[in-house]
Amino acid sequence: MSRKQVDHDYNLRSMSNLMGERWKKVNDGGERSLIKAPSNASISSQGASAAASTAGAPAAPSSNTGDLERAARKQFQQDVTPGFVYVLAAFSALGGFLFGYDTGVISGAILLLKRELDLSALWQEVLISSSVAAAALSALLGGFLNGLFGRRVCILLASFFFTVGGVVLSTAPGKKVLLAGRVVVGVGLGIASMTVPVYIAEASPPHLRGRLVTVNTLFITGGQFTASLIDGAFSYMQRDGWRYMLGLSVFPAVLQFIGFLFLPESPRWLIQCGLTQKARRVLSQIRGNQNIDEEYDSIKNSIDEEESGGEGPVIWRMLTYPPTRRALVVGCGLQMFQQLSGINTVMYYSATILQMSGVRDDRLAIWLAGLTTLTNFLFTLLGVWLVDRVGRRKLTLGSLIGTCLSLSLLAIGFLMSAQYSPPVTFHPSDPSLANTTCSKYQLCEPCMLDPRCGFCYRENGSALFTSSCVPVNKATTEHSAWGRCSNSSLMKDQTYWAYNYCPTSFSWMVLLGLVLYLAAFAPGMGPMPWTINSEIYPLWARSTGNACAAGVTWTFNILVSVTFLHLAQYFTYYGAFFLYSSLALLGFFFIFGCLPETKGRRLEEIEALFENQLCSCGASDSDEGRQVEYIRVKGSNYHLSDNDASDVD
Ligand SMILES: O[C@H]1[C@H](O)[C@@H](O)[C@H](O)[C@@H](O)[C@H]1O
Repeated sequence: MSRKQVDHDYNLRSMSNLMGERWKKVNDGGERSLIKAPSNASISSQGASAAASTAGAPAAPSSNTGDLERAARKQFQQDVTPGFVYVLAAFSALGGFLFGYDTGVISGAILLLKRELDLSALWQEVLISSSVAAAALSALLGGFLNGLFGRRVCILLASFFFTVGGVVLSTAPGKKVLLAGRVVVGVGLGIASMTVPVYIAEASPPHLRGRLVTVNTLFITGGQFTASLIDGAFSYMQRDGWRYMLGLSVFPAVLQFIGFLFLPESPRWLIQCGLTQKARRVLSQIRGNQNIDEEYDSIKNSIDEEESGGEGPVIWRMLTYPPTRRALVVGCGLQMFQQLSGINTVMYYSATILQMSGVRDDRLAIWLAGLTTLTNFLFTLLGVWLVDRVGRRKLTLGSLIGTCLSLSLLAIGFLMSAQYSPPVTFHPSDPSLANTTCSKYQLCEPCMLDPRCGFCYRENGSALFTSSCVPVNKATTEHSAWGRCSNSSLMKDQTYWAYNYCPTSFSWMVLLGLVLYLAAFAPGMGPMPWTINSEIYPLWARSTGNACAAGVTWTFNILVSVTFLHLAQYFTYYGAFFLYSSLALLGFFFIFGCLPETKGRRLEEIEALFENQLCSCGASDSDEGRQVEYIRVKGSNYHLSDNDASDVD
């Protein structure tokens, strides 16, 4: 039996099953639709009365219908969504929290670490990027582990790595042990990042799936926000503050580990392994009082079909079977464009951007950078609210347009700042200057782009004077190597030291760009790549597909963050942001052409969306303008169809 035919039969079968639950008798003796069917098409009140009249029932007044529909929908959703699913999603999303925390906290910890352990620039870079590199590799390995041991064991494994990593980091006697701890945490990051969205998607009912998987990204951004608060709080503790910063992640990790000792395996994975009785038990547990036969059969059917699928490693089968190949291209493309839109650069450099806009105190800038992570978190919350309302496609496309425009605004802000860069007016005569490049610069812009130099100036009102370009102190970027800006006591009398930024009157534009960027990116491009990847692959390819997508995220994450400073140095800040903006635009066209809408569909149905040519999705998948019509199923009631009102056996 072909896949399409199975789907078709399944739809007819499920229609009659659903009828009993979704159509209720009303007092007037007729029958009316009380619940919107889980199709993407929505029932208009006109449609509902059309259906009612087909059944020979008089249509009720529309306000009444609305109330009844609302009440019944609420009741229905309460029936199908036991609280257990939320508990399960929350414990899983602790993996997201740890992802956000562990990637975010290092930026604050490294400031203390470099002083206390006297770290060279190379060691700092190694400590920062080792986790991300380990995550890229372990995400790929996670696909294999997921297929072999299941989602639950993988999440337990990830929380175990997070715990061990946290303990090692907080007790590390030196930089080598620190490096080992960062690698262990990275392994946990990779496994969690690919497993958690899959596990949540497989356990959620279709009408909540988008929202619950998006909660995982909400936890990621929540973890980043918490990390910035912890960084701010412990930055005052000059000795050993970093131990607390890096070690506190142990608590959520242990909590997740304990929780997952009691949480069940994904029913889909259990069925795939032939553990059918157990799978039925888990399905009943997560679906509450709903009849699970239909869902069970649908999963079983798709697995039986897949088993006759072909030979060879999964990745090979994915690449040689057009629908999964297309899904893989879309999934990895989404993750790649998420990172190429520069989110982690913006997050990482938000303190600098804030300094440009006039916040000169370092500590205050660190705290205010917390506002960036808070904005990211709050707008991800908006994404959670929107995802099952507007759908993944519209949310992603809308978000990309906003991302692209705000990146351009950021770039224009940087461009204007560069155009009106303050000149160097004072050339101090220190013999050591002869050995540096700093004395060559005539403007602040090239001076600040050179990592060895900084801009020392006096300000009176909005006027700058006696400004010089001098070498930075090698031990701390907070002061110059010598001269007026070399220590705080000398820097009175409105003398300021600007490292990595220039004082500018266009900072408001940059600040506005930053806020708009986060508001646009966070609800769509932040969470949607994860959410969409968790649902676009058929079961046999799901672990591998998500492993590849997570591997792509981590790889591009490291690529973008490592290249940013060089990009800025060679192409300036505005060049870098124009580049990100163009890449986001490219991402828009890619997604417009290739991403179908998956909202509200069963995981087993989604594969069919990739049967069309890649890059024709924009034309074919839109539900708008689709007619909602009704068919009669013999011996049953009425349901949505793309067909006209006819009887079907
Ligand atoms: O979806 C997440 C989220 O948006 C984070 O803020 C970002 O740091 C991650 O790289 C990304 O994968």
